[in-house]
This record gives sequence, C-alpha cells and structure tokens, in this order.
Amino acid sequence: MESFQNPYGATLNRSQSLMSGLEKTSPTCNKPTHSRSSSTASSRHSRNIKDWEVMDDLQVDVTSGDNPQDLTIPGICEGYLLKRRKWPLKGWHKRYFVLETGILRYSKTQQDVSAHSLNYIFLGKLHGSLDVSLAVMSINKKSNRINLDAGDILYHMKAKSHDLFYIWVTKLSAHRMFKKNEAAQVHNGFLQALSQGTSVSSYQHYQSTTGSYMGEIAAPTLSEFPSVNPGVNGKVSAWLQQTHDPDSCAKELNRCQLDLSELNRLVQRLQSLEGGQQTFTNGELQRIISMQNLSLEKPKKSRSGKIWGHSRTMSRVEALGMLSSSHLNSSSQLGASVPSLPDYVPYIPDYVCSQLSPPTNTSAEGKKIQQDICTVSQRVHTSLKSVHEALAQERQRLQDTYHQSTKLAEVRVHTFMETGLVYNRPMSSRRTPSVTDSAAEYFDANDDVLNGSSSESDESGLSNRTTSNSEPEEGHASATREYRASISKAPNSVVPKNTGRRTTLPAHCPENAHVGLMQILYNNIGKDLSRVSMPAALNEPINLIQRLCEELEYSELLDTANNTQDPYQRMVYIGAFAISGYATAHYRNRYKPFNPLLGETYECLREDKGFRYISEQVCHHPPISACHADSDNFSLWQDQRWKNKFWGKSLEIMPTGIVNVTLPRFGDHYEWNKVVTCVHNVLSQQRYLEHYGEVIIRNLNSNMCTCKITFVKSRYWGSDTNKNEVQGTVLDQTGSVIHRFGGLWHEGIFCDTFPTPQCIWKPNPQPKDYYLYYGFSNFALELNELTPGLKPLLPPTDSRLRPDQRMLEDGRVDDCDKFKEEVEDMQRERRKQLAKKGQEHKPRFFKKAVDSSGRDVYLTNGTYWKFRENPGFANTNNLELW
Ligand SMILES: CC(C)CCC[C@@H](C)[C@H]1CC[C@H]2[C@@H]3CC=C4C[C@@H](O)CC[C@]4(C)[C@H]3CC[C@]12C
Repeated sequence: MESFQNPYGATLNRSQSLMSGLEKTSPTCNKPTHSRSSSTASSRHSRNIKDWEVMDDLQVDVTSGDNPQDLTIPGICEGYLLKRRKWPLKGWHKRYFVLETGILRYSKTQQDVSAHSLNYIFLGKLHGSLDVSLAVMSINKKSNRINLDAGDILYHMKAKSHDLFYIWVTKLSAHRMFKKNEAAQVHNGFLQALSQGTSVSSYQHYQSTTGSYMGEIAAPTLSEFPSVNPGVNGKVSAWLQQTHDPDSCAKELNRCQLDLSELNRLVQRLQSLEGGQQTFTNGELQRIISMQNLSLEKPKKSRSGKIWGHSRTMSRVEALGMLSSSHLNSSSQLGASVPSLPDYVPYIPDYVCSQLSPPTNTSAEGKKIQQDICTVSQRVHTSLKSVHEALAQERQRLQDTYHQSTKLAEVRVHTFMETGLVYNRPMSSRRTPSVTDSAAEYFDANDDVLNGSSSESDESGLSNRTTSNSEPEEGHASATREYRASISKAPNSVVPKNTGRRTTLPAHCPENAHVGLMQILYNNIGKDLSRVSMPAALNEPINLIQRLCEELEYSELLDTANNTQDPYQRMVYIGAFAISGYATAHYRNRYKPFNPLLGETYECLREDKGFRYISEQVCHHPPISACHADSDNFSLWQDQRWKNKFWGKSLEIMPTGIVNVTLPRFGDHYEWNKVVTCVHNVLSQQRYLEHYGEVIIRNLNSNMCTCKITFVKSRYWGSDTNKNEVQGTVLDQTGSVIHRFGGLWHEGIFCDTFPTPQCIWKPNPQPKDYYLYYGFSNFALELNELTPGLKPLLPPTDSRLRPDQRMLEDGRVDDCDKFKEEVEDMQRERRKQLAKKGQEHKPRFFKKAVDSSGRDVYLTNGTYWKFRENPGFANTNNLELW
C-alpha cells in the first residue's frame, strides 16, 4: 500500500477501500466463520458499496511531537452541502456547514451564521455539531457523498459538484488530522508534566493558547437557550443593572471596528504590492486548500465588493493549470489525506480560486505593512478577548438563571397537576388547543412545530423544512421535561400477579463482550444483518417473528381505542400504541434476535390479553416476516422487512413494512410506517439504541384526523434527559392540532389536551434481574415458553420447537452454535433443491396481495387456527425445518 506524507508531516496510508476488504472475503480465504450469509446479495446494492471508501485513520506520531507544524490550525471551510433527511428517508436538505478547528457545525442557512468575529457565531439555530476527528469518514467519489459516523452522531452529506466534494474532503481530512494531533499533544503534555513531577502548567499553557476551541463541544451555545419573552422589559432592565459595566463591551467593540477598517486598509495595500506574481509549486495545492479559509458559496456582493480571504483573482486558465490532475493524484507528495482522483481535472470556481492564494511577502514595504497588521491585529485580539470574557460571564449568569427558572417552572406545573386543576376545552371548537397560563410558558415554543407543514418535499427532493426531520427543538425538550415529570408521578400499570406463565429464564445470558463484532460487521458491510449468521453468544433466545409479537405487549391501548367514542382521543391511543412497541428496545442492545428460517412460524395465544397472534417467515430474499393478530377489539397485521446500513460506528435499521390496525366498533383502519432504529456505537460497550423519524398514522376509512409522531434525534450536547424524546399531534382535516402528547418512548406518554390531562401509557416495570436475562420484559420472557399442554398443538415449524434457540435459552451456547450451523445448512440445501426444481417457496398461512396504495403485502389466508383445531397440525403436511 502506498504511503504518503501529508501536509502536517505525518505518514499515512492511502484511503483503503472497504470493498477491497469485502472482495477478499472469498469462500476460501479470510472468511470469518460467522459470515455465511448468502453471496447473492443484490448486485445493485453491492455495486453501490463498492463505491464507498473509508478514509484511513491518520497515523499520528505522538512520541516525536516536535514538528511545530503539527498544530497549525487548518483554515475554515464553509458552504452549503446537502444533508440526508431522517424522514422521509429519501431526499436531502440543503444545510450550511462551517468547519472550524476540527468542529463541523451546521445550520439551516448561511444567514444563520456570522463570521464577523474570531470564531463563528451561529445567529440562528445551530442544528448540530460534530468533532470530525472522532468520526469514521467514508466517501463515495461517484456520488460526491461524505459520511461521518461518530457513533452518537451520523451525518450523511453530499456535495453539489465534484470540485466542492474534493475541497470538502481535503478540508475534512486536514481538520481531522489537526484535531488528532491536538489531542495527542495535550495527552503528551499531560504525561510529560506528570512524569516530571511538576505542576501541569505546560498543559495549562497549552490549554490557554488553544482553549478557544477546546471543549467547545461540551459548552452549550447561546442558541440553546429559549428565546426571550417580549413582555419582560422590566426584568431586562433589572438584569442590565446587575450586569457588570455594560458599556465597556460597546466601547471595546467600537475600538475594534476602527482597528478593523485600519486592517482592511493595510491588507489592501499589501495585496496591491504583491499583485499577481504568485506561482504554485507542485504539490502545494492541497496544503493551500487545507490552510486557507474557504467560503464555498458564491459571495453576495458586499459593500466593499470583496469577499473575505485573499482576494487575488486567478484566471480560469491559471486555475485549471494549477488544479491539473498531476497535482491531485498520488504523485503529489502532499496529496496524502485525499483520495486520488485520477482522470479528473476539477474546475474550481473563480470565487474559490481567489481565496486559494497563499500569503507572500517579499518587499521591505511589504514587511513593514505586515508588522503593522500584526500590531493592529493584536489590539483587536485584546479587545475582543475582553469582550469575550465579559460575554462569557454574562452567559454563565444567564445559564444559572435559566436553570433556576426551569426548576421553578417544573415546581409550578407539578403543583398545577397535583391540585387537580384541569381545564376543559370544547372539543367542537377544533382549533389549536389553548393551554392554561402555567403551561403556556413551555408550550409557546412548540407552536411552529405543532402547526407544522406538510411532509411533502419539493421536486428536487430538497427542503428547508425543519418541522419533520426529527431534528431537536428546544421548545419540545422543555415540553418533554414537563411531560416526563408528570409521567413519573403516574402510577405504574398493574402487572397481573400471576399469569401462570414463567417469570424467568432457565439460564443467564452469556457474556459476549469478547466476541469480535468488528470483523463480522466489516465483513458483511452492506448485507442485511438478518442474513448474517452471528455467534450464538450474540443472539437472544427470541426470534424476529417473536420479537414482532412484542409490539403487542401493550395491546390494551388498542382495547381502549376500540372503546373510545371520540375519534381524536381514539387516535391518541393508537399513537401511544405505535410508540409503546419501541419501549423494550431500551434494554435490548446487547443481543440480536435469531433470524427466522424460511417457513418458520410462531403463534401466541393470550386469553388474558384477549388476542391471538400468528407469524410466518414468508420470504427469504428479501427476508420478510408477516404477522396477524386478532381480538374482539382489534385486528393488527404487518409484514416486516428492514434494510440496515453500517457506517463504521453505527448501524442504521430501516424498516419498510407498514403496520395496519382495524377497530371493529368504529370501522377504522389505521396504517402507519415505522421509524429508523440506530444502534449507536455498535462495536463498543457504550452501545445504545435510538429511534428517529416521523410516524404518520392515517385512518383509511375516514379522513377526519391524522396523527403525526416525531421520534426526536437527540442532540450532540444532550444530557441523558433529552434522549428518547417523542412528540405527537393529532390533527383534524384542516390541519389544526386537536391533541398533543409526548414523553419518552422508554418512559411513557402524557397527553395534556385530554379533558383530564393524563398519562396515556407507561411501560411495565422490568422484571427482577432483567439484566441477567437479555433485558427481557415479562412479556418477552413468556414468549418462548413451551408448556407440555401446548407442545402437541403447535405445528413443528413453531419457533418454540427450534432446538438451537432452546439450547441458547438453556445456556448451552456451544451446542447452540453447532446446531445453528446445521439448521442453516439445511436451509441452504432446501433452497438449492427448490431452485433445481425451478420452484418458489410459498408461504403457508399468508398470501401475497397488494394494498390500497399499491404496495406488495402479505395477508393472513385465515387457515392457521382452523388447521390447528381441525385436523390439528399433527395431521397435516408440515415443513421440516430442523
Ligand atoms: C450485533 C449485535 C450484537 C448488536 C445488537 C443489534 C440489535 C440491537 C439489533 C439487531 C436487529 C435489530 C432489530 C431489527 C428490526 C427491528 C424492527 C423495527 O421495527 C424496530 C427495531 C428492531 C426490533 C431492531 C432493534 C435492534 C436490533 C435488535
């Protein structure tokens, strides 16, 4: 593998194609024991995967650490990129990105950002921020896509052109390198200080020189605070009176302004002195791109007619010559951190070229001007520093006050709830619910979201909406805090004391921290996880078709819905049910359900809950699990298919099936989609699950109301308290909000627009020692129970009879591994036989159909319970799966 010298002096390997790793995975060599998934994966998919490259981690020589260039801060890069929407899964938002000192931030528009300070200030809402050195970076040259996966945060970005893509990749690589060096340096300084037994002053010194950007991630930005209520003038003046010398900041800033005009004059003078004599040496280009501040947007003509950065304009010819492929490919000694782009001569727009010119200073007069620039700059720096300090103090005060006031508000709302002061709102008024004063405070911020726009995107697939992309909103966060407080006060649902079912598993779950998940995942990139066989220690003794049944754990919500006259309130229960299915995921991130075999079935008869459920693995390619449940109060069916994507640190699971529920009493037929589930930090023990996106629930038989539920993506700076947020609204035909509800998907849902505000749903408490039993809930514990009475009634294809799964449940992990392999081999053999005969597998209890929207679906064919009763599965022809 070629190795290069990057602009900062460190040696690194050329980006390594992930696919090359995959290609090596032939059946004979390098194949891990547990990647026996089918090699006939969709060719389209694998072609796409081939185009992705993971940027190698840069090798930083920590020990030498004597290269002063190591800590040169690469120039800022800013401009619009497309950012993939979280919901709907297709389409991209245009977002304005700023990359500065290793931190990538973005907001909605360029106007949200101001560069008129030492650091970038986000005037509008800062949507997100990421330390690029902590992320796995993968790029796709063909589609100009860049992914950054930091485990907790995952950005999918796309450049508008290949040239911009090239610049961004160069910049990102430089900033990653810088950040890594910086971390190494801090680490070194610290170690040195410790080993010398001196105080850590050198470390502190380092911190004070680089402190402006260190730790930025953790510090909340001003935009985090809710907007100020206009009716608080009195409070503001009182506040200002306490502010320490408010005029001094203004004075300093005035002084700065004068100095800045002086600087502007000096810079212009310097430029006119040096005009046009610049040439670039071979290989310097990437260094220049890395080091210069670049604005990748066409400048809007400012008053001075100039854009910031160096303003010498290069001719198109000059630019092309400079950016010829010889500069960009691997022969460049500096072109290390960027993948080579052979046969490609990018056209860098003039307004970017004009910023690329490196500073030069040769003449004596030039030197003098430079000195002046330094002196004035230092003055500006001192002024701004003092302003910065004053503002920091102010921010601290604000922050303290803010925290105090939210605590107060909480207390107030609690009292409001406790005193039972409820408000009645005529439902007929059908307008956005008004809330009482005490609650109004925190709902104000919600309104724009509550009245959110439609989820249609424009033709280009681009959108500037922020209402339905599951990005966090501060207003919601505070609403959720209130809901949460109320939910925790609500009594726990009473778990029936004795269901006669088991309350624990026969054996503890195996320890699996040692299992080399990394190799398995890297070797199966792009493949469905549902096709990848994993070591038994990574499995839970539950099958995916059983796991689907878990979504019925809170079926009483559907019972309630079927007994609720008011269609809007009914919808709230349906919404809560849709959310409740996700609750168990909170405790379930260490193990993966078994992949069902084609033709495997599972039944769940719950007289106590009043429903019966069946499911079958109906298709292998792609894997599809179909299920159907009936009760006096509802019918539910869905077929579940999911795609998954592994981005280096996180695994995204995108289910595509639609859930259907009918309520016999009102003739309602609801249908809704599922959200994305992301397993963050999948390779480490800090693994956790997040759901994000939007669920839209429609009633196909009445357009009276719809429900919109947002699973909010947590913020990077979020404490645990803003994880797992959900917000829902029930809208009438005109789009007005009739109900709103929210909370956390693992803690419960509160609705404050009901005649009596109340907790709609709260998950059952986890059983004792659940951690030792795969994190299962009581309901999950019961799913695989096989009682002597039940055994003869089940078809032999029922998951309860699957030996490998039973072995795992009994704690016989090695036996399970062996048997699992056998079972999977048998399945392959069956498939071969079928293919030989030119036949296709046909599901036994489901039939293929097309739903009202033209989607392929699997519906029950109504035979399961009939066969079970008569003639009984012992007397039918059954598949032999194991
Ligand atoms: C590799 C292993 C050990 C890491 C753990 C992966 C676990 C957390 C993954 C593997 C398969 C995943 C499940 C696959 C499909 C669905 C259906 C979807 O509608 C809800 C999420 C859910 C239920 C996923 C939850 C997370 C899940 C269980």
